Amino acid sequence: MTSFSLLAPAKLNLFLHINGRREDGYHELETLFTFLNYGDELTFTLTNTASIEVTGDTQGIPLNDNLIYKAAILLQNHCQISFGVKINLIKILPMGGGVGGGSSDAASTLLALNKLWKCHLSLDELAQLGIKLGADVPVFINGRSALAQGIGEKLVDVELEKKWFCVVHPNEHISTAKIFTHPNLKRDTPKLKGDWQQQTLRNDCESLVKKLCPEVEKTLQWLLKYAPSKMTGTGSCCFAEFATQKEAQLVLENLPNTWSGFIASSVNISPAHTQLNAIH
Ligand SMILES: C[C@](O)(CO)[C@H](O)COP(=O)(O)OP(=O)(O)OC[C@H]1O[C@@H](n2ccc(N)nc2=O)[C@H](O)[C@@H]1O
Ligand SMILES: Nc1ncnc2c1ncn2[C@@H]1O[C@H](COP(=O)(O)OP(=O)(O)OP(=O)(O)O)[C@@H](O)[C@H]1O
Repeated sequence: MTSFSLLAPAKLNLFLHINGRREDGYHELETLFTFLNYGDELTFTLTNTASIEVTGDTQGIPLNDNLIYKAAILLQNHCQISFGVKINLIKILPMGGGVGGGSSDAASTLLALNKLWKCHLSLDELAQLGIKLGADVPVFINGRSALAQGIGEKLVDVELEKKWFCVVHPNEHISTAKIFTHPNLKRDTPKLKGDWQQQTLRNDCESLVKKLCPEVEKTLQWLLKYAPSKMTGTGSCCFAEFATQKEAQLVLENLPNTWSGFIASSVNISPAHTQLNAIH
């Protein structure tokens, strides 16, 4: 196979506790990741020269900053590959929305090129490369819904019940770095003891982001009319969970037109992995 497409799925942080700040500035977290059957679409085509070309919806992301390009260069150098690739991006996920679009693009690129270039790296090796690009990349490489610790890279796979989510983007871009460097961020939640399913779980970034970005507060309040609402990651997207597609769809149909949103079901295995395993 010299050309194929992969989804770069969205993630949701079903809860996000911040336990402390490390000397390097990164934060110790406990978070529950689920994947959605919804995301960006990337098409990879093998080329015989060593060049790496990224086309499609790349507006606003300079090539050297594009996590797709960075992932490809990282793997090419690591494995000393003399082939190249053309990568086309169809961007579906909101940027700076907390659904991990950039990290997922990077992870799908590493997974795809590992196959296309026949690098034969294990998922652990790919995750070790991936973390150089972002704390969220390893969970997308691992490809299983997971409880994460450390900076988000120590993963324990979990099986979650399938749910439908209505995800609302309040059309605000929130910088993850801005939230994590803010003096008022809550950073002192004790580590979970015992079964996480029996405990009160929340997103520790939520109260700060609501103050900094009133649209997020409004979104959470609006969703609350239908079901308990939460923010994902450092925002700005907020979500509510439903048992059926129909219930989620009804909420989306009532969405105020100043915001955008989508519905999607959760999956325990990342769609990128399911697609990759079907390619021979
Ligand atoms: C908030 C989450 O989305 C939760 O899943 C992630 O922890 C963020 O993951 P990410 O966007 O891949 O993060 P990176 O690109 O590595 O870092 C973005 C910014 O967030 C800070 N950051 C990130 C992860 C973490 N555990 N502690 C942090 O303080 C970094 O210092 C950096 O300033
Ligand atoms: N391929 C890419 N797709 C999206 N963003 C990218 C990409 N490459 C680099 N970036 C940069 O990364 C920033 C964060 O993007 P992303 O969409 O991953 O945010 P996010 O969903 O809030 O992530 P997270 O939840 O992991 O913090 C963007 O503002 C953009 O400058």
